[in-house]
Amino acid sequence: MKKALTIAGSDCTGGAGIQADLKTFSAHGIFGMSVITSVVAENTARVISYENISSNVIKQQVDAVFEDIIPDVVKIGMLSSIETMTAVKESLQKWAPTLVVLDPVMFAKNGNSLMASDAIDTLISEILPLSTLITPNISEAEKIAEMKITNVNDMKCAAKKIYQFTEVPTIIKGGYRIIKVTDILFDGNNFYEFSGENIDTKNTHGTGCTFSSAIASNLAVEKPLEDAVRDAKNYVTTAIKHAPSLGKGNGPTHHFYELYKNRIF
Ligand SMILES: Nc1ncnc2c1ncn2[C@@H]1O[C@H](COP(=O)(O)OP(=O)(O)OP(=O)(O)O)[C@@H](O)[C@H]1O
Ligand SMILES: Cc1ncc(CO)c(N)n1
Repeated sequence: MKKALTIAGSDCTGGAGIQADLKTFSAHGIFGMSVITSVVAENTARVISYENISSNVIKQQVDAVFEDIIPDVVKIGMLSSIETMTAVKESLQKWAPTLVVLDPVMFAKNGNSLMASDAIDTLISEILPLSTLITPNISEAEKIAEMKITNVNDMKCAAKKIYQFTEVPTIIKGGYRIIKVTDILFDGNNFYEFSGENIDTKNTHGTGCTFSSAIASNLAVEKPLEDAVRDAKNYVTTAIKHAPSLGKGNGPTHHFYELYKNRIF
């Protein structure tokens, strides 16, 4: 059985963060493990507060995982402070995982901030270069590439710009934003466009976490990058389409639709 580790924040309502990551790994038949960076009191409508786990405990969690069960892939989500990023950087340098999918989480779907504004430079200089794939949404890509994105050409330009200073393939998620559901991957040589069905729904809490964990799961079973992204895109589209409609805001998706679609409850 392949193994995946998520290093991310905890969403107590279960739709995003480590909870979404672990559900996604499980739905792909991957053994999931988690290092919690921050405990977030959040729901589908708002972020109430969050508290970061200390650098020591983050590093010890990573040590505990790697000295015992070496993951085939690492997925990184919420890193909210410079201290957290430094701890994760040191852990990555110590254990040198071969596959690292980085979702540079800055905001929740409802717009609440999950990353301190002074941490962006550290994210760019210390964490991005240690990744094998970066998965920003439009607003995250705008901040990292320092440019405005209003169309697919801008997405391509930003993905290339991020590649130029990191040498890391980047997929920019169009999401529900200006470009609807077109995601653009630049792998250093070519652009790949992934378009999916545009689902008219507010149930998109944790779609970014789900998408990046699905890519990580597919990379863990050695799918080539383009196939890993295409299959992840299909997975997240299905999860959004069959969302259980929970909560008062942007509800969570259905991570296990394919597994349970024929089951009569
Ligand atoms: N309404 C939708 N219909 C179909 N696909 C969608 C929709 N919204 C998002 N997606 C897809 O979900 C994936 C995740 O993109 P999204 O832009 O939502 O990430 P995100 O903003 O990082 O999410 P979050 O921060 O809530 O975890 C992308 O492949 C995107 O195209
Ligand atoms: C813990 C956590 N990570 C990531 C996101 C982004 O979806 C969220 N809402 N919560």
